[in-house]
Order: sequence, then C-alpha cells, then structure tokens
Amino acid sequence: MTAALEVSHLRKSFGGMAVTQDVSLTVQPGERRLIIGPNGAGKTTLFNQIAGDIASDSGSIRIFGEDVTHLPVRRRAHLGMGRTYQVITLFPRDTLAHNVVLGILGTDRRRFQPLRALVSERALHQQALAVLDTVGLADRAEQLAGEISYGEQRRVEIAVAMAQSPRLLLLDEPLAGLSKDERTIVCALIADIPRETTIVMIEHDMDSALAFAEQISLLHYGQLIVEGDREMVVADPRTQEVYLGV
Ligand SMILES: Nc1ncnc2c1ncn2[C@@H]1O[C@H](COP(=O)(O)OP(=O)(O)OP(=O)(O)O)[C@@H](O)[C@H]1O
Repeated sequence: MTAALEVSHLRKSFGGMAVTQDVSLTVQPGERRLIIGPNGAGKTTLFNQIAGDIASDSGSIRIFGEDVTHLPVRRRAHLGMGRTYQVITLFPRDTLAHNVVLGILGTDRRRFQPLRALVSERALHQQALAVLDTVGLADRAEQLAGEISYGEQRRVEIAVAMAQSPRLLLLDEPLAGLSKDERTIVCALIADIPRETTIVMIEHDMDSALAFAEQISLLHYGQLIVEGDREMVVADPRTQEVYLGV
C-alpha cells in the first residue's frame, strides 16, 4: 500500500542549531498518528517542513507516493495536504463567513479567476455557511472571528481545513489553550473526521490526545526516539523518562 505520508531523513537547522535531525516516519492511509515531545523538541518545525512552510536542509517528503520535497505549499495543498496552525490564523476583525470563504479560496482555482469569483460569490457564501454548519456555527456566520471563544475559533479552523477535503490533515496542537469542555468538543470533532482523511496531530499534552492516537511518535531534541502503537509508546521507559519526566 502506498503510504499517505513518507518522510525520509529530514533535517533542518536554524543558525547552526539542529532542530530536526534525520527524521524518518511513515503514516499509512486512514491512520491517526500523534506526534508528542517536550517543548522545543522540533514538532512544529517538522510540520512546517512537511507542509512546505519552510524548506528542508536535506531529506525527502512524499504524500501518497508523490515527491513534494521541493513543491510550494499551494502545490502540496492541491495534492491533498491540509493543515492547521498552533496559533489561530483566523482574521479576528472579519466575519466567520468571510474567514471561511478565504480559507476555501486558499486552494480553490477560483482565487485566480477574479471575474468568475464575482459570479460565484453567492455560491461561496453558501458553501461557507455549509462549512460552518458542520461545526455548529452557521448561525454565528456574521459574527467577527475575534468575538467568538477560542474553542469555537479552533472548530472554525478545522472546518476550513476540512472544506478542502484533504487526504492528509496536519493538526498542530488543536487542543492547546482550550478549556476542558472545549477540548471535549474539539476531540469529538476530530474523531468524526472520516477515514478518507489521514490525520497527523501534534499535541504537547499527551493525556488530552490519547484517545485519538493509534500510533505515536515521540520526538526529542529533533529525533524520533520511540515509535509504535499507543500502549507500547506510553509504556516505553524512554517515554516515561523523557516526556513524562519521571
Ligand atoms: N524560524 C526559526 N528560527 C530559529 N529558531 C527556530 C525557528 N523555528 C523554531 N526554532 C527553534 O527550534 C526549536 C524547536 O522549535 P519547535 O517550535 O519546532 O518545537 P516544538 O516541539 O513544536 O515546541 P512546542 O511544543 O513548544 O511548540 C526551538 O528551540 C525553537 O526556538
């Protein structure tokens, strides 16, 4: 079976500091993979390399068999890669509906055809309402993004990423900063994503994401040091020592 994501010997240094070091990782289609590790382990840098937000020093990245190592973010998105960011990226002074429209246009060809975009503005708005409806926020469509709760903003971001029907979705700490109740809602939203979408998720707080994780990779000082199914990784003494600090 062709892997959904195949990362081979990936490296990145910033100013001589090695942040990811020879990272290799394979994620199968439909898999739910959790990437954990202490602060500064290199998790977000690895995501930025996979998504194309930063160039890698060496190594390669394939999604569904296609070598995307040197492709820009937009081309990777067209091949089915979607992502959310650790820091919320919605425009706070813009309405939810308009934020969703911008998200949809991010990978949509209509973005490059202004005349047709005008014609389809109404259709886009309807599409945005449908996207917001998937996360129970259609009735808040005309509210400013900055006026809704942090957990609701997270839901909108995930809905926008899903609106592009990604085959591979990268979620960077989607539970960070959420209250217990908000975490429950966002976890349920992620659990409902169909298996056609493979998910790789970074989460600093392992407990919050444990139910999601089928396979876990532990990153420490830029290296994957433990990898396997949930029970195995949690029980591994290196996880206990490095990550849980016991
Ligand atoms: N653009 C950059 N320039 C210089 N250093 C960077 C850059 N991006 C990340 N780093 C450094 O690389 C290291 C790893 O950062 P990264 O954000 O990837 O870690 P992380 O595992 O995601 O951490 P956290 O759990 O705190 O989000 C840190 O020491 C960080 O300061």
